[in-house]
Amino acid sequence: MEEEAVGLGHGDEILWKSNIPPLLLLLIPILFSTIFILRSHLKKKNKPTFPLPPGPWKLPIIGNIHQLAAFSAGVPIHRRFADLAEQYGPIMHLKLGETSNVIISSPESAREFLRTHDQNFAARPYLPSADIIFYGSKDIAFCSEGDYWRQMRKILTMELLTDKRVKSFRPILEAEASKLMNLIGSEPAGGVVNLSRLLVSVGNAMTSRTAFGKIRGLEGSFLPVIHRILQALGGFSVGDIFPSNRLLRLISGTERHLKKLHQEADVILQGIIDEHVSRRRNRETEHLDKAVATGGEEEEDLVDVLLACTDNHLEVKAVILDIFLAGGDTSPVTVEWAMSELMKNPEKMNKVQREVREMFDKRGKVVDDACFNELHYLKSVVKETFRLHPPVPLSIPREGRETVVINGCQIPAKTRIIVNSWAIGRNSSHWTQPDQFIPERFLNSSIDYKGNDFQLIPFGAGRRMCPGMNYGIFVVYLLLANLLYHFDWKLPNQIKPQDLDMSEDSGGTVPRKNNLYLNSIPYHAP
Ligand code: HEM
Repeated sequence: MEEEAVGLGHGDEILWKSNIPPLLLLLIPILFSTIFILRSHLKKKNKPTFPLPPGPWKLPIIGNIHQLAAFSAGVPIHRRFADLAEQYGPIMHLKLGETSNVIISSPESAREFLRTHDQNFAARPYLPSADIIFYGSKDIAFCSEGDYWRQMRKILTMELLTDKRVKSFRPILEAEASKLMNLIGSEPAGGVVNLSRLLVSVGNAMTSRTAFGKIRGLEGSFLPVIHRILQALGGFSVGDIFPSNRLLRLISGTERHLKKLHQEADVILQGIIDEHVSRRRNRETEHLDKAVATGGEEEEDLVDVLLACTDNHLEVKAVILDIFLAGGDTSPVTVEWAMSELMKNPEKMNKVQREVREMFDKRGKVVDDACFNELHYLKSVVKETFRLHPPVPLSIPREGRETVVINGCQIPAKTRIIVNSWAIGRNSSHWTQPDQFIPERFLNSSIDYKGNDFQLIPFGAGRRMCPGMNYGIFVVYLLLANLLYHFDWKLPNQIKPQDLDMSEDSGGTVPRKNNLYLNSIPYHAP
């Protein structure tokens, strides 16, 4: 066979002169394509096909929505998922609108998804509602996995929420905790306080001060918007389960509502950034002199730190929204549940108060955070509260990048993965008397909530695990230790402990359905 290049044509084109007949030349690609198609067909035939995970029967278009809606009137969605998982298993498939979802309800399956296949499931699905609120998913919690997420998460973990930074916020957090104790202490002895409301407001004050520093007046403007955004993002909105159908979002009014909320938040956040930028400029001018005089560092808030990391104001605003939405009420809600369980179980209340009081009575009658680590029973109370009442019972959904087979089931690419940490915490194969509040179960156990023990994962696990854990947990200990040290608590109106209502609300973060009202009797006046 003889072939020769005969020269260069137009541009870089090379013309070949060949002795092979033209018909044969045409047949070669056809032959190759046929072999390729046959081979892939045979491969598919030989490859075992795996079913989707089991799940309830589905209706066209809406899938399983009717099973959730019809039976769940008044039942929080994590409980409804847990009921269905009893029937269909810990890896359960649900079609919600046009989205395919897998609900994880056991420690073993959580380990498979969040550890063995963590990389594959590290992405977040596209949620139109989060996209509108977070400047095109420019935040950390809802942006998909990739360079942007890696870079922003690094800023959060290496700059914003390090142990050192959390320590630097301690005076602010302690001051807010003291203010709360003084407020409760100013009630006449035995006065009834709405502890739920007070906890939410101290949580917001703590987040505002660590994020924005000394900017005042946000309680009246920003926090109500945050509250409305939380309500709009919690649960499964029509827009998010039919993400490709914009018409539905328009007709249902959800898009207009979310855009309005986004604009309200944006105006306030931009104002805060402008103020920080101008303060920074002034500080830089002043600093030249000050630095020489003091050689000291100035107190920075989270917006300062973010502005030093990026000039992109959209990114700063999206991350600040994350901090408020993901971190604002999770700690207060944990304390609210811990106090509720302790009120329901007076002997546990006595035990934990004894421990806390013995410790701080010796330490000048002040709650000193340096000893939190030595309060073993308090730590067990917090773990037991996370087990029974994880504040975020359904994790933020993840999305599979590639199709994988887990436990003999096929999990197609793009499936949304939702981990039900509430069901996992009450799994009867791992916990004895799973519905009872028994902090003692943690006293001689190494099980922790840090993402390695899959039977207790209130902060998630794997690459998308909560980066705010250190901050969140510090706030929980600080508030709980103060409440337990400074006051004795009684249920009002002669409610008996066993009759205390423990109904849960619904939403992304799940607090009590009804506020917790308690009588406070000072033990050691704050
Ligand atoms: C008791 C307190 C808290 C609890 C129980 C909690 C729980 C969670 C959970 C369950 C997730 C989802 C993890 C996953 O997808 O596997 C999460 C994510 C997240 N949390 Fe928290 N959180 C708390 C406090 C905080 C605080 C204080 C902040 C910030 C100051 C924060 C910021 C975030 C962010 C940014 C994400 C998204 C991480 C990512 O997608 O890479 N959280 N949190």
